[in-house]
Amino acid sequence: MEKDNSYIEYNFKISPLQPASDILIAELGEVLFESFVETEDGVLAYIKKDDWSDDILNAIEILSNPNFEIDYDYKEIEQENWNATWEQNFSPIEVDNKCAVRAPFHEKTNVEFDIVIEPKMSFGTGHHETTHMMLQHILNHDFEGKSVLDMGSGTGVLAILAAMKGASVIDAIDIDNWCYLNAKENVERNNCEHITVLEGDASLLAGKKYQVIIANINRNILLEDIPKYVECLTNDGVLFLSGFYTEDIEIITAKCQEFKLKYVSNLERNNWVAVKYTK
Ligand SMILES: C[S@@+](CC[C@H](N)C(=O)[O-])C[C@H]1O[C@@H](n2cnc3c(N)ncnc32)[C@H](O)[C@@H]1O
Repeated sequence: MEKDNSYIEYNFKISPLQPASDILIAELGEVLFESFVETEDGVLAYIKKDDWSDDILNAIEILSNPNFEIDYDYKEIEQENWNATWEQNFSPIEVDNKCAVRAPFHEKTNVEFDIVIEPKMSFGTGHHETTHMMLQHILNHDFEGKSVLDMGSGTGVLAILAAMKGASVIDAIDIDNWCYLNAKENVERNNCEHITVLEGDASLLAGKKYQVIIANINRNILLEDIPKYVECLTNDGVLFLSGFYTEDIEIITAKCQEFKLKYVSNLERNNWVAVKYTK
């Protein structure tokens, strides 16, 4: 049978927005939702029609909690609507007056690093706290001539900034086929010829060496993969990790210390953190 390429768009209205919106995104991510757009009063969430199952209703049930008010409706859409969706919901962001992340339909900005992303259904527009903080870490680090791994690259936004800051070899790896295709497009769009985009996970790292590793994924994947990252970090290497909450710094740092990494510093935004470690 031919695959149906249409999507279902869920429009969630949530109050209070945090932490309910993060919890909802995490739950929906587990049941094959592919993309999320944070709106002023909630979240737009997208799932392929073919991937829909009753599990989704269970995921939404998670939020039937007296502390949250949640309301939603949904409609079927065709993939061609992506640009219109982003145009309505995606405004450019600026990080520390030095880096902008915008879509092709936005006007060019005057900041030093003007990144153009067509996110479609990948994570990494800079709007999320973790992406924002990782962009800040990259802005504050010297990438000139460095070899870099961006693990869980999403749209490729972090790899693109590293490339713009002079990194000489960059591997951007994502497990998700959609992200892989999208990062390839964005890398080309930003003329970053030193970036190689790969589809896969930490099993691709055997025998590789990097001076800087950036990984914005989530607590559990990081806990599992930190040993593999350390294995391919050079002796003067630096590791930036994000995708977890402040309360998880201890467990992530303990795992890093088990593999002889030293905690350097962390950034924090709305209870999310991005931590820097060295060998
Ligand atoms: C939070 S997003 C980060 C995207 C982008 N790097 C950013 O900072 O905005 C995490 C990404 O990690 C990818 N991912 C999840 N598990 C992974 C794994 N085991 N190995 C590689 N990528 C993974 C997801 O597909 C997703 O694109």
